[in-house]
Amino acid sequence: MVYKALTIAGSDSGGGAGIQADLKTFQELGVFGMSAITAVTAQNTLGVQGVFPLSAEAVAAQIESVAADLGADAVKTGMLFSADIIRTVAEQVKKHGWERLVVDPVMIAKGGAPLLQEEAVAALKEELLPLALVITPNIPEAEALTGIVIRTMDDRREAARRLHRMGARYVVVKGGHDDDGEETVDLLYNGSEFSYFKSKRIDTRHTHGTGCTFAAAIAAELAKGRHPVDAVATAKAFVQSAIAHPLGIGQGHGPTNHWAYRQYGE
Ligand SMILES: Nc1ncnc2c1ncn2[C@@H]1O[C@H](COP(=O)(O)OP(=O)(O)O)[C@@H](O)[C@H]1O
Ligand SMILES: Cc1ncc(COP(=O)(O)OP(=O)(O)O)c(N)n1
Repeated sequence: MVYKALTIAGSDSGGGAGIQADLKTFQELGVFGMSAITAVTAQNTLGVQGVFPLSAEAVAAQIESVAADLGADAVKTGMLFSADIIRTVAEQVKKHGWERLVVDPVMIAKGGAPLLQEEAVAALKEELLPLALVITPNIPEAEALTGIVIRTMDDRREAARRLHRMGARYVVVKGGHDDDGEETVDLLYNGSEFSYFKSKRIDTRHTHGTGCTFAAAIAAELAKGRHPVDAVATAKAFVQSAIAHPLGIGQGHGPTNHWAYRQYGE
């Protein structure tokens, strides 16, 4: 059995985030990866030097090509850039009946470059989020989507409840941006209870693409038919290993090591 996952996201020329991170992650987890590119970014470990969006028509055509022939066992979205692209992606997800959808609501790159137009946030909330099986905001993204200022774990839980009310069935509010303490804690809410995925916080600046990698690993595991909670557990272990065994390339925020989980395990 060949499991297939489709990523709908932006290209990162530096290879650490976006489509490139997603495809590497799919491959490492034994899933055949396919892509629909939403935007080309000129990007490296120092930052984003340019953003060149594709038309919504070009995005739809790529998705149609994949759906018409290969099909997808799970779909992941990343950088979607505009409201037009978001609406198109939502239409395509509904048209093809894709249930195992992971929405990583990418908004701003670590260096501060905007990867989603401000006016597209409403479309993300109204059109795409209700279709998501799993949504994976980091803390600033959860704040932008809910309007809650997140300082404590209680704030995070409240943001997760609101995101669940907006329609996402499993909400992961990631903890990478909460640099208090020795651990990073990703919180998962399924509409009735919370679970916590904890790991040792690694003191490093080489975390470029961690969010993409994490969400792609969830999508890969869902493609294999895993339960969302088990998919999140594997994704957390995968990203932890990728951060713990850095490649040491680039002059800025370096990429994570996508083959670490296979080579060294957790
Ligand atoms: N320094 C770190 N040590 C260990 N895990 C981390 C670290 N930074 C981020 N992570 C993990 O990487 C994933 C992405 O986290 P986060 O940084 O919150 O998202 P994003 O990359 O979207 O900003 C989460 O699973 C988080 O727990
Ligand atoms: C093309 C592209 N897509 C997404 C991101 C953001 O990736 P993320 O995993 O959140 O990592 P950082 O940018 O925060 O390092 C991106 N940079 N480029």
